[in-house]
Amino acid sequence: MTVASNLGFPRIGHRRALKTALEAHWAGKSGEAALLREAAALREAHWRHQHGAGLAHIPSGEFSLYDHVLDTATMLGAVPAGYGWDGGGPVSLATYFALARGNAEKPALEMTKWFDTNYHYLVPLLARDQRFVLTENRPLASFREAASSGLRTRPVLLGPVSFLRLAKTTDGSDPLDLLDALVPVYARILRELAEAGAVMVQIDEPVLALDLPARARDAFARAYGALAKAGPELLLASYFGPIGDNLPTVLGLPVAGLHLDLCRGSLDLGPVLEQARPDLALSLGLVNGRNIWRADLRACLATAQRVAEARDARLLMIAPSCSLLHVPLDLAEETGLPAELAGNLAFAMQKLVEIKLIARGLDEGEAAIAAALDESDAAIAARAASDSVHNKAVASRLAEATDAMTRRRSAFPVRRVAQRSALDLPRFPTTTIGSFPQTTEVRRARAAHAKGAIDDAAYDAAIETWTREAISWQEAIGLDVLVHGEFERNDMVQYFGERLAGFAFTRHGWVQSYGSRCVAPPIIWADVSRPAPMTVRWARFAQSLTEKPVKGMLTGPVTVLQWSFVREDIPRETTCRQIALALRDEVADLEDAGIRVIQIDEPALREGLPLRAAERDAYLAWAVDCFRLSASPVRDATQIHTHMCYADFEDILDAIAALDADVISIEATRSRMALLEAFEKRNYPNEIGPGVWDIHSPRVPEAAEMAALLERAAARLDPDRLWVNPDCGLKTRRWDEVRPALENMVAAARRLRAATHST
Ligand SMILES: Nc1nc2c(c(=O)[nH]1)N[C@@H](CNc1ccc(C(=O)N[C@@H](CCC(=O)N[C@@H](CCC(=O)N[C@@H](CCC(=O)O)C(=O)O)C(=O)O)C(=O)O)cc1)CN2
Ligand code: MET
Ligand SMILES: [Zn+2]
Repeated sequence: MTVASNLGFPRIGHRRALKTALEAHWAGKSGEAALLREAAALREAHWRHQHGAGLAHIPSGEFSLYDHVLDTATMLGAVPAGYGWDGGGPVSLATYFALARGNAEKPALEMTKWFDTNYHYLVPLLARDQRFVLTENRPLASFREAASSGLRTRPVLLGPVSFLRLAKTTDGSDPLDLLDALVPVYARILRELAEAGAVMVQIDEPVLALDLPARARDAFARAYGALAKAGPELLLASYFGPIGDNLPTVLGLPVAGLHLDLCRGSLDLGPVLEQARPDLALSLGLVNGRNIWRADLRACLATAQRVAEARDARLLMIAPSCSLLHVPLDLAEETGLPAELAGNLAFAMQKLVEIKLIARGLDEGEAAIAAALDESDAAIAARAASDSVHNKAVASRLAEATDAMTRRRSAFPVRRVAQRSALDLPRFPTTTIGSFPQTTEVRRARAAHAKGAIDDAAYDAAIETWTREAISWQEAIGLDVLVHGEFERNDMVQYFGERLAGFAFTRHGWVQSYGSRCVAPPIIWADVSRPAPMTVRWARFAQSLTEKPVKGMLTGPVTVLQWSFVREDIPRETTCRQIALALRDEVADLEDAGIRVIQIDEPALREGLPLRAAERDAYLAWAVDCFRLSASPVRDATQIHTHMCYADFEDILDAIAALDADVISIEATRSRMALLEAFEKRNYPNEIGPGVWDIHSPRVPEAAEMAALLERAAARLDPDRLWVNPDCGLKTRRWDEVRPALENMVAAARRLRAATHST
């Protein structure tokens, strides 16, 4: 029988139960036992759902209290000194959370994007002579836990090559040097799983979707040569893109099975059918784990049938393309979606049903699932023909967009002169990135407003109060370019999604971003346009309170695209251009409303970069073009800012320069300004605000620290082009951190002004 299977289930739980449990624990309101009980209850519920959906291979061990890469690191004893681990037994929960979130003595491990998703993992930090020990066989514990509930599961492990490729070493040496030390620990994990009765173990190696050096390919051969002997059958899973040129390596490995992402990596199927050993089991990732559209069941079944004809049909599995971590839990929770859209969607729970249907169709023939196939056909046909999806006005506006619309009126040096006289800023101007703390009070008001418990007038009055307080406080401490604080926004993308035509939004469509932090990505389902101004009301209000410039605050087109669920019937580029044109109108309206500085955030520009180098230039070309399309309608004297964070930017510096923003603020604190070397080398032409406060940590930096960072920056870059700001927005911080930190930041800027004088 064809195996209906899953690679990973969302962890956050119904209505973000895990978030609630974690945050209660961190706040000291519940102990470890309560947290662990809640986590176990979630796992059990998730296994039961999957069992109930008829899946034969149910994953275990992929659940995590914070992040699965951190789980792997702590399981392997890859715990740097100073976090309270004795080097022997299991890693305590306190140590685990200290690694994830930092504590009084130590900063958190670095956090970065999981491939091209909006999920963030903690980067394992390894010593050059790192020793690995099995602190606790986590997948085994999970496998047994499921077994005690009467459920047989398929354990999941992050593979050794991916683990090392995603890690960093303290001295910059290649983590792959540690492979031989690591493999024996993996072998033991697998042996113990086999002894406990695990038949097949899923071992994830998503780095196979990347360009790999020969050294990494050799590492696969070495590692899997040893691991294949450990006991259980190995299902090697790759996802997020084609395995492509890594296929010869993969097909030479002595593994029992191979999972293919047939949504993003469908190109692999032909070569695999031609070249794979006949006894290699194949897991067909047909149901998209990265998007929320319902599967085209007929097309999925046809692909499965094609494989079944070419291969031993007993060795086939039907699966999602990747773990379902990246989609919301349950469409049934959503009652407010447009009816014609809801029929086209599938969240994690619905995807399980699709997987089972495809497997059944393969085993029992089309007739057995005829009704489901008809329903799928009808939904797809209805969408293709829908008048709500296609908007002629949007199409013609896009067709008429010219190259000239992507250019400012004058070059930067000319604009700079105009902006200096218009804005009258001191040297080392100070500013913040946009948001101020989203306090419980702010969120409660929004929740009450959404429920109808308070009316528009009461909600607006509350936002006005917070904005007024924020403006007068910023004036009082002496910031130069102010922000309104973003109190009216739930999330920087969701907020715009809720105001643009072509978007739908969910009530409970949460997806984990990191730890307990979640996002509810809007769904772009139709052509995008802007029915009315989106931010002008609050920008105008804030500007009316002060003589100082208040920044208009927008999320850029690429970031809106990247952090939404996107259409698959038109290219991403086209959707991005539609968003860009809508934002262009917003930029023009802000300028008309008297806003002199407009920030267009693009923190996800780097995240959208294709995983394979060969596709990057094409992406960057349209991404830059879209930003410029949004940013360019304004006069020379109107200053355009952009902001980026959460990524390494070295490899896209040319594109960053090509944005031609007048000012860029960028995360730089953790790297101690190292990033600026790259800006210096490339002679980055415009103004820069390298962050001087790591806002991911509750620590309040001293003025002297920030001044020292600024001096480092001033040594690299023209001091006349430097701005002073935090690394990112302050929505996740508390006011009792923000107040002293920003006062210190202003003091740091003043010190630098006093110490240097204009040349
Ligand atoms: N989309 C997106 N991606 C991003 C970022 C980002 O800002 N946005 N930043 C980077 C890091 N990722 C982050 C992701 C999420 C959050 C974050 O703070 N998320 C919030 C939710 C944000 C939100 O939409 N909040 C809503 C809903 C708030 C809420 O939970 N309301 C309660 C009720 C509140 C109460 O009564 O107290 C409910 O509905 O149950 C609002 O403010 O309105 C959270 O998990 O806590 C921060 C950083 C990279 N990716
Ligand atoms: N303007 C946004 C903020 O301050 C930028 C955040 S980038 C993740 O929250
Ligand atoms: Zn940011």
